[in-house]
Amino acid sequence: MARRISSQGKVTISVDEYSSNPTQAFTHYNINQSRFQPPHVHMVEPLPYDAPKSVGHTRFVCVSDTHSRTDGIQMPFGDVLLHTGDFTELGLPSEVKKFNDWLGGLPYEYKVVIAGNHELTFDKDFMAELIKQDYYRFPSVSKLRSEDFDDVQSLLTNCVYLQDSEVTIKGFRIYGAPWTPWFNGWGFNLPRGQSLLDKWNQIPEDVDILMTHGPPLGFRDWVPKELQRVGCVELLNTVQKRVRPKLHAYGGIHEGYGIMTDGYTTFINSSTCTVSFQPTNPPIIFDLPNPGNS
Ligand SMILES: Nc1nc2c(ncn2[C@@H]2O[C@H](COP(=O)(O)O)[C@@H](O)[C@H]2O)c(=O)[nH]1
Ligand SMILES: [Mn+2]
Ligand SMILES: [Mn+2]
Repeated sequence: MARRISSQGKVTISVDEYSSNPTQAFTHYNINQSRFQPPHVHMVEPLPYDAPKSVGHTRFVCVSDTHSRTDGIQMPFGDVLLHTGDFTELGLPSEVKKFNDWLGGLPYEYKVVIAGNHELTFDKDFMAELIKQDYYRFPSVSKLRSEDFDDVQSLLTNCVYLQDSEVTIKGFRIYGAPWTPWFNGWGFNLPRGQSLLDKWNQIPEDVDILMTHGPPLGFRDWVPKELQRVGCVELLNTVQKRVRPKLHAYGGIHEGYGIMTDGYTTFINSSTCTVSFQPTNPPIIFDLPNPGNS
C-alpha cells in the first residue's frame, strides 16, 4: 500500500512495491486498476496558440530540454514561462549566460526555471565528487575552477530559479525540483525509492503547479528504443495521492513530448528537443483559472 492517512488526515506516501521496475509497475497498475487508460486517463490536444485566453485566466508557456538550442524556437503569447530543466548541455557558465540572455529577450511577465540532469554545475554534491576523480568524463566541466561555478545560479538574473523551493506568482503556488531517477550518473540523479521519495516529500500539499525535470510513471514517460517506462513511481503516487497539483510540468524524456490528464491534474511533457536533440517540438501553452479568480 503506497498511501497511508494519519489521524490528522495527512496522507503519507511510502515506497511502492514496484518502485525499482517502472515498466512492471505500469503493467501491474494498468491490469489491476486500469490506472493509465480511459476512463481514468486521457490524451489532451495542445491548445492552439491563437486560442483566446478567457477572462480571469493565466496562460502558462511550457518548455523543457532546450539544451542550448534556443535560436530557432518560436515562442507563443503567454503570461508565465515554465522551463523544466536541461537548458544546457553541461551546465557550463557560458551556456547558462547564453540561456539567461535568451530569457531576457522573452516578453513574459514571469519566467520560472528549474535544473535538469544536464545542469551539472548546479548540483554541488555532483561537482564535489567530479573534482575528486582522477579521470575526467566531462573535461570541459572538470576544467572549471570552483569560483567559476560556485555561484552559477546567480547567472540566472532573468528568471526565478527553483530548487526544492517554491514561489507564488499571480496567486499560483509553484514548486520546482530537479531530481530524476539514476541514469548514467548525471547531475541531480538519485536512486529510485526512498531517496527520491524524500525529495518529493518536501513538496507542500497545496501547490497549484509542480515543476520537475522528469516524468511520473505512466504519463509521457515511454522510451521506445528500450521499450521501457522510466517515470518515477514515487513521483506519481505523490502527485496523485498527496499533492494533487492542477498542472504537473516536466520534460526529461524527449520522446514523451505531449499532454495527458487524469481528470484533475494535467501532465505536460514539453521537451523541446527530440530524442536526436533537434529543437523542433513547439512550446505548449496551458490556461489556468486564477486562484480565487482574482
Ligand atoms: N532508459 C532511460 N532512458 C533515459 C532516462 N533518462 C533519459 N533517458 C533517455 O535519454 C534521452 C535524453 O535525456 P537527457 O537527460 O540526456 O537529455 C531521453 O529522451 C531518453 O531517451 C532514463 O531514466 N532511462
Ligand atoms: Mn534532456
Ligand atoms: Mn534530462
